[in-house]
Amino acid sequence: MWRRVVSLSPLLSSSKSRSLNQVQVPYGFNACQFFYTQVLNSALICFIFFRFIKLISSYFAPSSGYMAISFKFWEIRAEDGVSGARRKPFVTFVLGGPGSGKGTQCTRIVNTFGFTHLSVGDLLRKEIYSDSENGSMILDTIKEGKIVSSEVTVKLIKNAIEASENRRILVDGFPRSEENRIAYERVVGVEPDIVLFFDCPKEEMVKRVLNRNEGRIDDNIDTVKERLTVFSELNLPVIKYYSEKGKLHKIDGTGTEDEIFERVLPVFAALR
Ligand SMILES: Nc1ncnc2c1ncn2[C@@H]1O[C@H](COP(=O)(O)OP(=O)(O)O)[C@@H](O)[C@H]1O
Ligand SMILES: Nc1ccn([C@@H]2O[C@H](COP(=O)(O)OP(=O)(O)O)[C@@H](O)[C@H]2O)c(=O)n1
Ligand SMILES: [Mg+2]
Repeated sequence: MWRRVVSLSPLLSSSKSRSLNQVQVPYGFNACQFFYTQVLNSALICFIFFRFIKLISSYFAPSSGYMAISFKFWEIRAEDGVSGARRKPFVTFVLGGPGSGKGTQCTRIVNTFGFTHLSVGDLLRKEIYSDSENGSMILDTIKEGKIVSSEVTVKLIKNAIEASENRRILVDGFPRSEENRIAYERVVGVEPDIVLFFDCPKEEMVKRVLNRNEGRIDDNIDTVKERLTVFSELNLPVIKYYSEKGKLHKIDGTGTEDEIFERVLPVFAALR
């Protein structure tokens, strides 16, 4: 029995057990050696198995929510590992005109699929109130309904992604222009995994913004008109770009919040 086990496992045995193999092993029960080799073999098999799983998950996890959830254990190991390497996050850009429902639907995606929500508008507004050197420039730009320089915005997004423990991230309200998009790719070095676009008629967007009631300086008719012009001129080309790349999920943004979320669900469910 002992001989059979040893001779069947030359590849899996350690050098120690191989040297044991060369020694004349008597027939009969040698409990200590048997146990020693069995434990080593089992440990090696487990090690190889988990290395294999890890290898597979590292190939698929960046583009697959399912793998990211299933191999959460490995995901944590990858982030905290000796090399300190962090696994590439799964980034979803969320686009749409002002009032199209981006923030509202992001909250639901967070609650259902465990994403972290980075609202770029909120990051910029925080800068205004944190007395940063760019505060007054950001305030003026938002008031006018224009787009803040990518240099500022991309840095805020990059820092927020790096600070997040969560590897599933929604970037809401970005990129709003080709300049935004190109700057992000240059600085962060990767494209988003998917892009959601909430398509909503202008009149509906204006109605929602004017009823938003969050005390925002840009929720007034003049700024909204400008934002809609900026959206058509600068954001639509970005949407077209992602559509041509096959990354765009266009969602009908009309109807109730529940109805819209029903249309969002399959996008993320398909990733599981
Ligand atoms: N489907 C909807 N129908 C009516 N109002 C909505 C709907 N979705 C969102 N809203 C409301 O419209 C306003 C704008 O929504 P929000 O999510 O902030 O849009 P965005 O982030 O695209 O500007 C908010 O007051 C929100 O409560
Ligand atoms: N990528 C971005 C996002 C927002 N912003 C500024 O922030 C404002 C508010 O953005 P937001 O995403 O909170 O607005 P909503 O579309 O949610 O109404 C925009 O109108 C821009 O002035 C920007 O300059 N660049
Ligand atoms: Mg918003």
